[in-house]
Parts: sequence; C-alpha cells; structure tokens
Amino acid sequence: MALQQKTKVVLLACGSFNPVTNMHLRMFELARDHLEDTGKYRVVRGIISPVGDAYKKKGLIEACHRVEMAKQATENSSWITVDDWESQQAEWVETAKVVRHHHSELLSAEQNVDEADTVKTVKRRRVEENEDACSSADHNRPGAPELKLLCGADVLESFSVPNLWKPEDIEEIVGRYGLVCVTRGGCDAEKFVNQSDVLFQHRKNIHIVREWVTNDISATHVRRSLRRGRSVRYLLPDRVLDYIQDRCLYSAESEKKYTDVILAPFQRYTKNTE
Ligand SMILES: Nc1ncnc2c1ncn2[C@@H]1O[C@H](COP(=O)(O)OP(=O)(O)OP(=O)(O)O)[C@@H](O)[C@H]1O
Ligand SMILES: NC(=O)c1ccc[n+]([C@@H]2O[C@H](COP(=O)(O)O)[C@@H](O)[C@H]2O)c1
Repeated sequence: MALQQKTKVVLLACGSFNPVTNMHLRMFELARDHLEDTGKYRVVRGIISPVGDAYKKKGLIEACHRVEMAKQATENSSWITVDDWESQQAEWVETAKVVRHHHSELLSAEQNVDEADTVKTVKRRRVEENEDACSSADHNRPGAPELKLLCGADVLESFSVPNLWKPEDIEEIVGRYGLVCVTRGGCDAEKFVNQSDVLFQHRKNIHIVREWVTNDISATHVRRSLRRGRSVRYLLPDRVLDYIQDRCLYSAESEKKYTDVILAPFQRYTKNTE
C-alpha cells in the first residue's frame, strides 16, 4: 500500500563520461538512497546520457566509445541504463532540452502502459462488476514518474559561470523537474543554493546528497594517470579499463583534442548576446 503512494523518480545524469568512473555509478546509488530515505520517493531508473562530440570539451573522445564504456560499466546494474540520444545529435544539446526529451519519452511510455491497461481494465471490470468494492484498489495506477537531473556539486556551481547556462534553463530544470546534487570536494552546494535567488526559491526541488567519504575520483584524473602509464584500476570498472586498454583510447594526443576550441555553450551564448 505505502509503496504505491510514493512518487516514482527517474534520475538523469548528463555529462562527458570521458570515461565513466566508479564515482559516476556511486553518484546514482547515493542519490537513490537519499531520495528513498525521505519516504516520499521510489527511484525506478537511472539514465546516463553522455554528451555529444559537438560539446567540444578539451580531450573529449568520440561519443561511440564513451557510450560503449558507460554500457559496459552498467551491465551489472539492475536499474542504471545508458541512453545515446543526446550523444547522437549533430549539434550540442542544452541540458534543459535533454531533460525535456527524456521527460516526454517517459510520459509516452507511461501513456502506452495506461492505454494497454485501459483495455485490460474494461475487460476485467466486466468480470469484477459484482465483486467486493475493496478489490477496486487494484485499478489504482501510480502517477507518472518524475524526472530529476542528477549532477555533482561542480555542475551546480557552474550555473553561475557567465554565458554557460541560460537563466531560463536553470529555472526550468530546478522549477519544473528538480535537481539531485551530490557534494564534491571544494564545492559548498548548500551555500551556493542559499546565495542564488532562483535556486533558493526552488530549494524544495533541490536535493543535496552528502557523500561522507571524500571521494574525488574525476575523469580528468583517470585520463591523466592513463597518459602517464599509472594504474587506474579500482577507480573505474574493470570492463571499462579493459575497453580503454584494448583500444589505447587515452593518450597525450587524445588530450589535445579541442584544445583552443571554444566550448559549445560559450560559442552559442556569446554569439547570441552580441
Ligand atoms: N567525484 C565526484 N563527486 C560528485 N560528482 C561527480 C564526481 N565525479 C563526477 N561527478 C558528476 O558526474 C557528472 C558527469 O561528470 P563528468 O563526466 O563531467 O565527470 P568529471 O569527472 O567531472 O569529468 P572531467 O574530470 O572530465 O571534467 C557530473 O554531474 C559531475 O559533477
Ligand atoms: N547550458 C547548458 O545546458 C549546459 C552548460 C554547460 C554544461 N552543460 C552540460 O553539463 C554536463 C557537464 O559536463 P562536464 O562537467 O563534463 O563539462 C554536460 O552534459 C553538458 O552538456 C549544459
């Protein structure tokens, strides 16, 4: 009974995943525990959405590899999946648009279930018409799942970087969908929310998840260690490490990619404000 009243949540993480690390996976587990501890939510799915190549971040290797590594990393997870829609778009896609896309996918999936259920329910009603009223609880459908953006505190703090995010996108993400933010060394997420009027206004929709074990595994650190021939075992799943080593994916050469190229959001917003 109580389980049915909980709001279903799908967590969406957008990022480079260059490459996916154990911390990316842990971020999902921490967020799920945190939301479910409130007693209000049931986290039903996690989605990793690697950014497309057009994001042009320094050292970003091809999306097909980043997607494949994320798939290998989540192979044993019962609830974290990888979606390549964003990575396949020719242009860089704003995160608010990615969230909108996944939200509408969720709603249509839910609608399909509803339609199938309506047919079943009509048939079943004919059989159950004379049955005890208590059995009608069986027809209650839980609401559509909510989609929340999952990120680290560095992404939250990047909201204040000029020309990186559109204010209306931030408002839409925190106001309409919601944000789950995992603390990260060097960032003070609570303070940041308190100092921003728009974030403070939507603070009930911003869930800050504290990672008590300081864990600053970063993809940058992994790439740097790989270039230097240092071990990165246990910082990322073994399958991902094998995938990288089999293809020599990260090198001094790959790190030079997009050097001196302006990051897609800066390019877009700087142009638009001229
Ligand atoms: N150690 C960490 N703690 C909390 N959040 C993290 C951590 N590592 C990554 N994240 C979050 O995971 C998401 C995707 O991250 P991303 O792919 O940019 O990884 P990254 O390690 O920050 O990458 P890079 O080092 O290349 O900048 C982001 O929301 C980021 O904040
Ligand atoms: N305006 C925006 O929507 C905006 C700006 C900067 C980064 N992002 C996203 O945040 C993520 C950040 O990834 P990195 O931390 O690897 O740069 C990416 O998915 C990127 O698309 C979105």
